[in-house]
Amino acid sequence: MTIDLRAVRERLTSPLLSDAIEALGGVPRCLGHDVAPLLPGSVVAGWAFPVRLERVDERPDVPYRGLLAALDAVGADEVFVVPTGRATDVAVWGELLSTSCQARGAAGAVTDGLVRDTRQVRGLGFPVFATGTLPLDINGRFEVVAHRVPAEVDGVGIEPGDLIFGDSDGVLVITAAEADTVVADALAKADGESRFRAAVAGGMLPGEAYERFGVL
Ligand SMILES: O=C([O-])CC(=O)C(=O)O
Ligand SMILES: [Mg+2]
Repeated sequence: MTIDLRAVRERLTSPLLSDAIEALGGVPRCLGHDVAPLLPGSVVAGWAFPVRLERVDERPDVPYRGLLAALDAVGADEVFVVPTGRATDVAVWGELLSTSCQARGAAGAVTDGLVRDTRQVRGLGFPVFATGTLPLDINGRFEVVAHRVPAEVDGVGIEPGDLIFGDSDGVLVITAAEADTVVADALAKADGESRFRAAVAGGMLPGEAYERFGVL
């Protein structure tokens, strides 16, 4: 099966995916609960494009070199992942980065750190997930030293090409190997939940609906 990301964005939620992973005997791999969408209600779904950051304590002679190389390289349906080790002294994302990614068809950006230009980013409708905001620029604080490389965010290992799914309930990382099955099962659970929802809204007792449709 090839994953239809549009269907994933429209029909799935992080709880549906989490339940599908657990039903398969897996352990959902979730970023910290405070990694949240800048624009409430936005959804990110796409293939992980993690970068690696290194701390610097002064402005380099050539600013933004690795960051610009990563922005040039990101592709359609990729999710730009910025692991900061929970840095709270710098914004690692903003409006121009969002515009660059959006123009290249990227699916969104996810970081355990902070972002800026929030009003403009919200206006773009580009899904950005972060833990907070700060006006301070990345230049002179972090350098991007590699892109499309394995990363770790909040103890969750992320390989390039893993499926990243985030919504207002949280951000999940699903390995490329398990993504097909998990998405298919989550879509099936979405159908079951629709039947449960319609039945109880129409007056069926929840106990009977659970017996019939087997989901909650
Ligand atoms: O310059 C940065 O690192 C972030 C920023 O302000 C933007 O993307 O507009
Ligand atoms: Mg800016």
